[in-house]
Amino acid sequence: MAEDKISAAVLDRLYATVQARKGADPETSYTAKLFHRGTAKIAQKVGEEAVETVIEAVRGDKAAVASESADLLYHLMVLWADAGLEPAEVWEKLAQREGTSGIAEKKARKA
Ligand SMILES: N=c1c2ncn([C@@H]3O[C@H](COP(=O)(O)OP(=O)(O)OP(=O)(O)O)[C@@H](O)[C@H]3O)c2ncn1[C@@H]1O[C@H](COP(=O)(O)O)[C@@H](O)[C@H]1O
Repeated sequence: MAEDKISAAVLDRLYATVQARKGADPETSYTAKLFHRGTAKIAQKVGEEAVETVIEAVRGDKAAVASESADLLYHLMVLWADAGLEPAEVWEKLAQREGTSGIAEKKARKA
């Protein structure tokens, strides 16, 4: 689907930008500032943005959910880059799960 391709392209471009900010000036780049502050700070930001996203979902504010989700995805990309994880490795996990029901997968884990 064309829409899927556009979405994936945005994330891949964002990841490339995030990677390119490694070693940039923390005074002029927020991403570089996060890398400079380290893994624990990056992880904390991902947690904060996740909480803000779920709060807006419970409030039922769709526009705010979109905005907080964008913040969450950006910070998750920074976490992946900090961990040395390429988006393709995550896309591969999702692709492997295609067609497997979450219910069936959980049952198989318990067996
Ligand atoms: N997508 C984003 C993006 N989403 C959110 N943010 C920033 O994330 C920050 C979140 O705000 P908060 O108030 O939660 O954070 P804070 O108060 O600064 O941090 P703490 O006090 O919590 O430590 C804001 O400064 C936002 O501008 C982003 N910053 C950058 N990007 C992308 O990254 C690219 C590179 O940005 P720079 O690294 O700044 O050049 C940009 O062109 C964008 O494409």
